[in-house]
Amino acid sequence: MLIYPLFISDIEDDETLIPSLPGQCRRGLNKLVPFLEPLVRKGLKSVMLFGVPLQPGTKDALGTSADDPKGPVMQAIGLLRQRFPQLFISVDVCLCEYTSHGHCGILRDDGSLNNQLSVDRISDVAIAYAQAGAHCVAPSDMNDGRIRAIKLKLIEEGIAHKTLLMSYAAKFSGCLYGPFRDAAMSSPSFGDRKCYQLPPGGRGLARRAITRDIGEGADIIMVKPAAQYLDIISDAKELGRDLPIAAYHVSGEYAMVHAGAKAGVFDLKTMAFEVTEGILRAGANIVVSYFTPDFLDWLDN
Ligand SMILES: NCc1[nH]cc(CCC(=O)O)c1CC(=O)O
Ligand SMILES: [Zn+2]
Ligand SMILES: [Zn+2]
Repeated sequence: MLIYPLFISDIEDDETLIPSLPGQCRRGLNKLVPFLEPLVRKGLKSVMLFGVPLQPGTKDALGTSADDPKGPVMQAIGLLRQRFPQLFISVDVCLCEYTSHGHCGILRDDGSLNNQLSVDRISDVAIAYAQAGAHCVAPSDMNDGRIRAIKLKLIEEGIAHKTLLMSYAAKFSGCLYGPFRDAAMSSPSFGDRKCYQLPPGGRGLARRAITRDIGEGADIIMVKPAAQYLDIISDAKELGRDLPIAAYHVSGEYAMVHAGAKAGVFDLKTMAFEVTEGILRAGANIVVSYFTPDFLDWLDN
């Protein structure tokens, strides 16, 4: 039930700790297998890949490098499929890591998202990941209509039967993605994501987005962040009664647990269990969590 997020950079020997995301690293392809080997041995079943282009000149207005066959994510999919045949590989699909402006799509001249161009591009990227061997593609961009576009292309390419489509359906804007953006170098260069992510008070909007994405062909519905949105997880469970529900315990939530423990407010492990159990109790079947390696140890004991 746990998915472990991994940041993969385009510097092969990279292994850089991310200060705002305690204990988590950005890694190049050469460091990936040695890092994962012991975790897979301990029972790691599933990962979620995020690409981090660091080489100069790899970002542009269209996010061209997102599906570069020589890029870190495309390469990592092949490598992990080959080295860990039992590992379930999901891949985050978005453009913000690859665009020069850091937004989750292609922009018009006025700086707003061009929905049609963005959806065309993002669905092409999703298909490239699926064809490279990803078991699951997870669009996190929030452009309207991308679930339908990806599903139709998967069907057209004849790979819909072997590719899960996990929608970040209810993704709220807020201040909990900061450490992730440090890790992925994906902060927008101007403005914010409030025009395409949901406002924290928007329960009705979240329910509509969930219903819409189920209708467009999502196989898994995700709610993100998790612990402040337990009502939304429970809504997703009700609206998507026949679908697995995922919740992303995001970077800022993880960092908060670490900060609280460090300040002596509570014990790290006890809180990691308490918050994750809360997320499961609300109705999640799947939790994307930076605590996954810790749980592999803790649950063993
Ligand atoms: N669209 C990119 C993306 N995919 C997952 C996360 C956040 C994950 C986390 O904070 O751990 C983000 C950041 C964002 O939307 O700015
Ligand atoms: Zn994005
Ligand atoms: Zn994303």
